[in-house]
Amino acid sequence: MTHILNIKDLYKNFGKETILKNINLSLEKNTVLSLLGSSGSGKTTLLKIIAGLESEDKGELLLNGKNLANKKPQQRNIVYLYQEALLFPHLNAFENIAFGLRLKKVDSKVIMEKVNHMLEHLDMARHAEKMPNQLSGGQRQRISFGRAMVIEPELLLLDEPFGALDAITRGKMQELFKDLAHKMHISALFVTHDLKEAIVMGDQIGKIQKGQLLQYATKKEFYKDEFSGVQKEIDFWKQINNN
Ligand SMILES: Nc1ncnc2c1ncn2[C@@H]1O[C@H](COP(=O)(O)OP(=O)(O)OP(=O)(O)O)[C@@H](O)[C@H]1O
Repeated sequence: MTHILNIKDLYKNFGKETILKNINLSLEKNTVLSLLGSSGSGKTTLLKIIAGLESEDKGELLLNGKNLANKKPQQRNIVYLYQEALLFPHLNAFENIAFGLRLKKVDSKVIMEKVNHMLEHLDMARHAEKMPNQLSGGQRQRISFGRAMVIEPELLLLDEPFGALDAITRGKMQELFKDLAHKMHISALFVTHDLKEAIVMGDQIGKIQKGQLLQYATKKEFYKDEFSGVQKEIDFWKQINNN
């Protein structure tokens, strides 16, 4: 089995507080792992450690079999995308998406094609010329999502990326992500508080609780765990149906 990401025996403390302990994780290629966990459980800390924005106290991280130790964030080919991700204020929507491709010195014709394609996907083509301060919050979020996806990173770390969107836009973004993840063979960790979103987005599901990570073998295993709340949800709808 080919793993894009392997984490072995990872620990992280902040002062006297143990945030993560004995974390082991394997993510197969072309797979999305949804990560659940209550507020403050360490989800963001784990993503930041993988991205190289925070350092681990102990443990090993391998991307495609290669050790990430001492690799700077920009050398990791990993993109970390969070809810309030900032766009470059002096670049319009098109150029914000194009930014990573320009850095990589991709041919300008190819950039044109890729960015226009992405803008279409995001339903943002007619806003391509707008500067970030002329876009709505949801539109900015879509552009930063496009900026992350267009460079086809080896691993995408998504930290509540659709959290601030209304239900309809959120649903559309979930579909778009699933579609692009499939087409572009994306591997991703997807942090969310939303049970349904975790189920829809993830090929697999994991949870962080008391500093430890549990990766469910199958989604069914997850549904069986009382933590998931799935049974409660089913009971709720059954009860409504019976009234
Ligand atoms: N730089 C820091 N210094 C000290 N403590 C920190 C730091 N960053 C995070 N923490 C603490 O680590 C714990 C985990 O935080 P983290 O942001 O990883 O949680 P989370 O699971 O992403 O939460 P949420 O769902 O609320 O976003 C929290 O108790 C937080 O206060």
